[in-house]
Amino acid sequence: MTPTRYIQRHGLDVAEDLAAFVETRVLPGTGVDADRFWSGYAGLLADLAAENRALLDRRAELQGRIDAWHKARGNQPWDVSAYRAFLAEIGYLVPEPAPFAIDNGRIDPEIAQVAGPQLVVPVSNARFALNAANARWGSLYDALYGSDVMGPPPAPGPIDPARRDAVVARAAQFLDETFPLAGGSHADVLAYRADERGLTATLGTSDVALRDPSAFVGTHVAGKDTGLVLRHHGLHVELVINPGHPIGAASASGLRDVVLEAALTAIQDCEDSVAAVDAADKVDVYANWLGLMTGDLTDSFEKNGKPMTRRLAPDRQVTRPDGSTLTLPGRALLLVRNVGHLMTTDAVRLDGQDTPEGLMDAMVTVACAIHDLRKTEGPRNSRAGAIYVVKPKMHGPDEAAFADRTFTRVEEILGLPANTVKLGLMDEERRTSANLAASIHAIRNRVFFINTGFLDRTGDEIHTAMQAGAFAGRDATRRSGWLKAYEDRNVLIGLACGLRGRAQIGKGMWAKPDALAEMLATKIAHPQSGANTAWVPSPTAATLHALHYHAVDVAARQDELAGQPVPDLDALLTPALMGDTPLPQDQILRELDNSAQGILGYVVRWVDQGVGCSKVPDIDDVPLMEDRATCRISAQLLANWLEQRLITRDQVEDALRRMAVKVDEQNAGDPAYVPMAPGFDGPAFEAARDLVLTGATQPSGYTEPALHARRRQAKALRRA
Ligand SMILES: CC(=O)SCCNC(=O)CCNC(=O)[C@H](O)C(C)(C)COP(=O)(O)OP(=O)(O)OC[C@H]1O[C@@H](n2cnc3c(N)ncnc32)[C@H](O)[C@@H]1OP(=O)(O)O
Ligand SMILES: O=CC(=O)O
Ligand SMILES: [Mg+2]
Repeated sequence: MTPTRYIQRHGLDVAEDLAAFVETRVLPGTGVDADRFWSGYAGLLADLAAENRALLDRRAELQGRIDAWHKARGNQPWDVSAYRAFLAEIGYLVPEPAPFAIDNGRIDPEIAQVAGPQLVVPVSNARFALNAANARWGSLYDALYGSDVMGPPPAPGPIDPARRDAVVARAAQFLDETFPLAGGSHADVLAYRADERGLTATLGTSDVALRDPSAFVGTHVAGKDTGLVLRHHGLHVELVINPGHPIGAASASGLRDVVLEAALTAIQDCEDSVAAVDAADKVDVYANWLGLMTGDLTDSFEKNGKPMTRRLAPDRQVTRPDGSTLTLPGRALLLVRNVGHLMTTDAVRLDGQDTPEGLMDAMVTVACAIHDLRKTEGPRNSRAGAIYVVKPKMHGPDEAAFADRTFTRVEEILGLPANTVKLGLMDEERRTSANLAASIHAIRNRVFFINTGFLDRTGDEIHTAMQAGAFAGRDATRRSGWLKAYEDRNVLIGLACGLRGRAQIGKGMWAKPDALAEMLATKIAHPQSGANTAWVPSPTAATLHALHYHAVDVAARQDELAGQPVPDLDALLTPALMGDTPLPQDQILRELDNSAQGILGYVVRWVDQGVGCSKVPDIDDVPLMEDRATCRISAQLLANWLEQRLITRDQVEDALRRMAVKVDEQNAGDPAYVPMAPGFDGPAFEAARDLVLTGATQPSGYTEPALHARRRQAKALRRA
């Protein structure tokens, strides 16, 4: 790793790359000069860095007391009342605030009004980041044809006519369900016609209108395509007519595609899906976010043997039946996920000490977004003039209040009106879930979402109860009562705090990126639960998940749920322990191998190649999305089993070595890959060992400290 060179700015030691990036690329055009930026940043650190540290100390103190409580109780039966009383006594549980409604100012409709998918993407990957922004619109034909929804994914090569016909029939079924004709089926339409009276379909010898004629919005012409734009539940759908196109030619109506408004919002992630460990990495991450905010980001690459350049998609101009023009956004509304309060960075140092990375993210990502707010021409990201920051891994209301104060300061420094920055609260640590209303209250003037990040939440579940006993395995932990209580409480508390019509109540990630038939069958549960958004890992998944928001009227569902009693804390606070029915030994060993494989498969790309999110096969060869949160779960489960003597250190070491051989085999086709076997002594393998063997004592069971240290080591080794 190149040693960081620093320059002085208002008492701060700032990495040269970062200073140059901020001063030459971020600030010009924002109305903020370098003096103001760095002096403000220095003041922010002087006032808030110690407070940040104190919040982390408080986490450690509470965890220490919880560990001691469990140890002192030994084998006594689980007593949730005693546990609750103890948590209240130590200040882990705080009093509920009096009833209140959030007041978050101007919010874009993609968040406040329309329910739809939320795509997440590592912002470090420009090709993916641009693709995510453009995933606002997705081809239903492509999503059905290319995924496993219509059977095993197709082999590359010419179109299979039988599969094509099945796709066309499935899309027609969606149209019949969503935009029924006054008579007949979309499958039998011979021609569609749009004029000043609306949309008509010809079936046989008669013309029929839509059953709800007001669903027709207008016409969008692009090249040889004529798009007939419809709207349902606030989401647009375009019937793309082009009889000259090979697919259009195969259908009497010339329908060549059904394009769905899909990723209404996309989170550009600086956190768990990226590997950014030093100033150079952080600048790369910030540069892509800056390009998305200026609108200039491009990426050139080769795809299917052809060079291509990807850039942000333009808006869509739709001509209404009365001749007026409607502009529909071409891109997802972009949100940026900052890192949490835990890590420090050496990119900015104060008094010889590293400083909180979250404070750097706050300053730099918000400064980048000023470019969007100041645009006078071209497409804007936020038409409401807001900047959307997702804040992860906060533990309870004090930490949320700290984030609120941080962004107030950032707004003052950068000359932004108060509460320009909106905050997305990841409900993914147990202290936040257990004090959710108070946490929302702490950011009530800027909260734009609450989201159940159930992956981190599962990791924190295990870590918090590390000394309570052995957890009942991965699936059992997910199936148990705490998870349902957590998910239900999140929706009902969100509704009680007035999020309906003002903010998102979001659900978590679909973590099997290739199992989209299963996603289509099951993820409808998210809108049915009253959530107006849920996470998807890819544009294809976004397009398919969009179908769920046509099938479910989320606003009506929220009306039904509002006022229902919130499940009480007992279920939330009862950990999924094995108790008197231990898992059979063969299952324990299988879970050990599975977790070891997942950790190694993820970590080896993180540490050796700097890839923060990967598709890694599990022990049954099902590809899973692995990021730092899923890695946290695997590491915490094994750490818990080690701590509770269900498995031994030798068994862990043995599993890691055997699975490293398997992971090496899985990556054999990657020329950049460095095998872990037979030495088992490289930084990637050591990172996996660290994660498991020190998992019980890592702060909140987070993976960041071990991963960052080993990635920095790998970079230094490469340089040496
Ligand atoms: C717990 C949490 O915090 S969850 C949030 C963090 N997780 C994420 O952000 C998941 C994001 N998803 C991803 O990173 C990827 O989809 C992975 C790693 C899961 C799979 O990646 P790959 O194996 O490369 O995907 P695959 O080969 O199937 O598809 C690649 C294509 O899909 C696109 N793609 C895949 N994921 C995304 C995405 N999230 N956004 C935009 N485009 C994407 C790529 O651009 C590429 O298309 P292109 O060739 O036209 O550029
Ligand atoms: O960030 C999301 C999660 O599930 O963790
Ligand atoms: Mg998370």
